[in-house]
Amino acid sequence: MTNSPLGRTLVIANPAAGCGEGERARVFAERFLASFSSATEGYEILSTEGPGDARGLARMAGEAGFSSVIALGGDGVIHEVVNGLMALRQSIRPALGIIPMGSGNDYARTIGMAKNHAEDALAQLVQGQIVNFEVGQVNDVYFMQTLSFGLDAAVAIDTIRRREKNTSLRGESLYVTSALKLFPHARRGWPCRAHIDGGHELILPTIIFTVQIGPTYGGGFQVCPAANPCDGVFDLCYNISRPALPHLAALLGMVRAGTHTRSRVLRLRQAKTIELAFETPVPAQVDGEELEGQHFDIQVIPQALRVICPTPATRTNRVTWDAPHAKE
Ligand SMILES: Nc1ncnc2c1ncn2[C@@H]1O[C@H](COP(=O)(O)OP(=O)(O)OP(=O)(O)O)[C@@H](O)[C@H]1O
Repeated sequence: MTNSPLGRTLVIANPAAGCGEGERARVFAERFLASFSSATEGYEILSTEGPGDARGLARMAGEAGFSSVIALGGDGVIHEVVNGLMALRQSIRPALGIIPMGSGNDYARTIGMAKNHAEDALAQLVQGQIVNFEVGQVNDVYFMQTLSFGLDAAVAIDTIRRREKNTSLRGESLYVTSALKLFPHARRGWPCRAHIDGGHELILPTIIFTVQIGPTYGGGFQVCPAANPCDGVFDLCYNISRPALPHLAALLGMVRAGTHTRSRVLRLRQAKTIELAFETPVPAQVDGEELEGQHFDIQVIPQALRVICPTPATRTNRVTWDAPHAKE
């Protein structure tokens, strides 16, 4: 355990994540860190009490000199922690670790972390390596995994609302039933004017417009299968024509497996900056959280965040990125 990259560590735990599994994971993390004193150079564990807390705690961790912050919970709490860390200047920004305990866990897939298994995730962290990952910015919000507009965002928002109503559906089945419900509303799309990397204006009949740092969204849908979080560019997937509804339904199934990439309806490309101006307010999600607006300025911030990742030997799934870019 002596090579642990954690240093002085603050764990920010969402006890409500994963339908309450977050609290069990917090208790386990407390026992684990108490038993393995060489894993950290001192630690604290704080629980969130509601939305927004994790952001403030992460910011406070940088100001208090912590070397790493571990977000324990789903992509929502990781998103909040990333926004707190990005509010700090880079010289005092702690490294980010995650103990993924959500229902989607897309950032865990990007990194190769164990999902909903605190013991395995902690073992990966203490043997981990630090890698510089990019962060996205849309208007004044930072994101670490996904930003999307249109049908897929409407589906993500619908799944959040249905989960808040205590539906027993989780993960993929929740996503698919929301998608089927919302398909008919997507017929017209959300037309927009787009400038990508400062290029000429595109008029798009947007049904989906996705900006990815890692490959997946929606709990494993491989919308940009090759997206690499270390390459300094976003991966985009957007429609350039309007498919008939049956074709749209088929595309959704193909996105699940990442086999949509040759569709003539879609365009996949990379970019560093994007400006989108929609004719009307558009459903939008950022890391699974709802985002409001009609005009969006989006940019990638390369190597913004030091992320504690599993080593190749301990990764839970294949990843799209290569060797570490930096280690401290
Ligand atoms: N103590 C708390 N009680 C209730 N909600 C909380 C609490 N702390 C944070 N939250 C909010 O819960 C939301 C969801 O949290 P999180 O993403 O961690 O779990 P999840 O929803 O189970 O996972 P996923 O995002 O992968 O679906 C976040 O938006 C967060 O602001």
